[in-house]
Amino acid sequence: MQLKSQPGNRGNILRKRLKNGIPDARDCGSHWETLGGRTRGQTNDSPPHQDLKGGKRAIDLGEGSELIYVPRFLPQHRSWTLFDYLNREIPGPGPPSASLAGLASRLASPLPRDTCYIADQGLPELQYSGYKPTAHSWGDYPPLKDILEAVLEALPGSSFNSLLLNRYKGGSDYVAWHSDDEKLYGPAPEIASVSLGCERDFLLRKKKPTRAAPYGKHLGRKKASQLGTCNSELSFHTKSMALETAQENCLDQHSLVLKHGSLLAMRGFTQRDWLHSIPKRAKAGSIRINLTFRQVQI
Ligand SMILES: O=C(O)CCC(=O)C(=O)O
Ligand SMILES: [Fe+2]
Repeated sequence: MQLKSQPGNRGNILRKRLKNGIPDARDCGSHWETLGGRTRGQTNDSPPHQDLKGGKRAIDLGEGSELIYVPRFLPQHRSWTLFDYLNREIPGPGPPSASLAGLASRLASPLPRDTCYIADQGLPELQYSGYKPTAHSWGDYPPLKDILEAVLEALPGSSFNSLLLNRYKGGSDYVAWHSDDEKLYGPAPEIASVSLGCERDFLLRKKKPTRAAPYGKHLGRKKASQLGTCNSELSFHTKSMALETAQENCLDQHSLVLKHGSLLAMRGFTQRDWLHSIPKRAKAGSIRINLTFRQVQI
């Protein structure tokens, strides 16, 4: 199954619609909007998908990369209970209006969102975006162990021994283009991501093969940002680079709205061949908590 090709005038449309140099996800590539378990606004160039049992959808990105999306993974009530628990219990400054101590902690954080790392004991240390999070134990947050079990039940055959939690306090918190291709996850890691609270756009775009790295050996998160081809979390992306990068990547870009209580798994070569991001969204006014389950290789 292959993606259909994109119309040739996308670059011009994109140029017109660029606001402040930042492209809108909906101007480029395909956009899937799932509402109540049904796909709305699916374009001809959406990647092929297959509806599986239990409301699961398998989305084929081609060349061995695949997504599994379960819009109603957790019942609404359970999702809100978990959201409230995590929003209260996880460390970090919390909502922007919180305390002075919170503000200080926010200023000290190198990332444009709050994060919390939970892992089995004895795993190799995680380091990403120049940041080395301290690992908490599952026992510190017992409801997360229950969610891990539910994820494993929804994704038979998968295994996860760690969790990176992200709290987006509003529309200006984001995660920049990256792939979770750190060596400690192995060559074809599966990442399972549970979303709670405010809906946000999840963007995917195919990595470009480079002369230095022939097809199949692409730039990872660190190298891409060093070379300026990818938006680093800690540095600015100039307008011209944003325009150039958006046009070049228009051919293979998709977006998905991640619903409250949904589960998204990235599988196969998705981390090797694709980048993903949660861009800033002025209209995303409330908090979103995201749990990404990962398997650190031992
Ligand atoms: O918040 C999300 O949905 C994605 C987070 C992510 O990509 C990450 O933590 O690596
Ligand atoms: Fe990621």
